[in-house]
Amino acid sequence: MQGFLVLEDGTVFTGEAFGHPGSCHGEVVFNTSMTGYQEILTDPSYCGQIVVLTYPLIGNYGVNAEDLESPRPQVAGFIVHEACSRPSNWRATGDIDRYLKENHIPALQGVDTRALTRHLRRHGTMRGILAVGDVDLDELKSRAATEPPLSGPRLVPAVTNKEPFTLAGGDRRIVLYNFGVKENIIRWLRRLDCTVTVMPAGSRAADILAARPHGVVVSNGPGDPKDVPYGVATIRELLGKVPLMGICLGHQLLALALRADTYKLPFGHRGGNHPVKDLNTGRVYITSQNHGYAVRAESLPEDAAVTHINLNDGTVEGLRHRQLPVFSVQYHPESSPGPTDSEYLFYEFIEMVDAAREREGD
Ligand SMILES: NC(=O)CC[C@H](N)C(=O)O
Repeated sequence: MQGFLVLEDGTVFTGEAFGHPGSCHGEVVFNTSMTGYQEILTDPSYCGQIVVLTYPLIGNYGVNAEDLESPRPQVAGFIVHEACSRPSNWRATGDIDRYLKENHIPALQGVDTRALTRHLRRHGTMRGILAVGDVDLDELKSRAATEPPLSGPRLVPAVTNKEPFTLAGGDRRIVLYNFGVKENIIRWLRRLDCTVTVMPAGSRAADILAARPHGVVVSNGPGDPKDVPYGVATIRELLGKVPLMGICLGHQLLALALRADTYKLPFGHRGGNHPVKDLNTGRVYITSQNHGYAVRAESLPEDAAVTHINLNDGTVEGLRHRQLPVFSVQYHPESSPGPTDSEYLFYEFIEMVDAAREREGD
């Protein structure tokens, strides 16, 4: 069955439908990772987005029950050049077509993903409608331009947990402040002897402090950080009371809590090979990234230092508070998918937490 991606500027890309035979609406973004499609599909930060993968063959190692960053695919829609129908891998328990069907995710293959990516790079990410079968393209074009996407303020509530829960791990007590966390962040914390209490995005500072955490990790998540003012207010209240680490959306929320500003990038950073420079050591790390917003360097207050920058476009990739045990990164130390160069940041967080515990004689 034929399928179409209709962008809000009226451009149409044609392909063959696979996955769920339905339509969807979302912000169309591209990711240049060469592997890790299942982690990308299940990353809650993609909630409300139609994800285009630039790597030409997707699904060749199938799907399994382990490479999940949340229990189900979170993307609104999925676009690839070729979806492999006969995967081969000892871990595979199924194929991508069936996986997307079971999870009601519409997808297209046979799309000129190179032309589509170049279009988004030139004109910026934009909204689009993915539709299959016998469609009226003129009607879709006007809908793509006018119909509002899933509204930003509804994204985080769609992916956070409703009630707090605790996962045993060890003697350090860490609160994971959850805006749509990738599982591998929690796996890392538990591996480093942390008992992790996962608290909903709507939690207040008093709720979080009542768990008597030794440290708080503010998670990644979907949408515009300015659509989560309650998270910013909570983080502002936590500053100075507990060591904090922010990852991606968590980094942006932390910057807003410090009264800095964020803005939308033209086409975002999504991939597994973004070069990031540590300004302290001069060392360059190859990082895993997935974000469409960034922190405005000039807006940072005196007591926040930029620690990392992106070497492709010079944007802020990391922050540290000059007095408080607080730091954050715009990229993904948990990788999944992508390079693992930045895992050391979890160890730095643990050191920061342990130093604070020692100071307080805990
Ligand atoms: N992975 C994330 O946490 C993404 C953060 C935010 N939604 C952005 O696109 O910039």
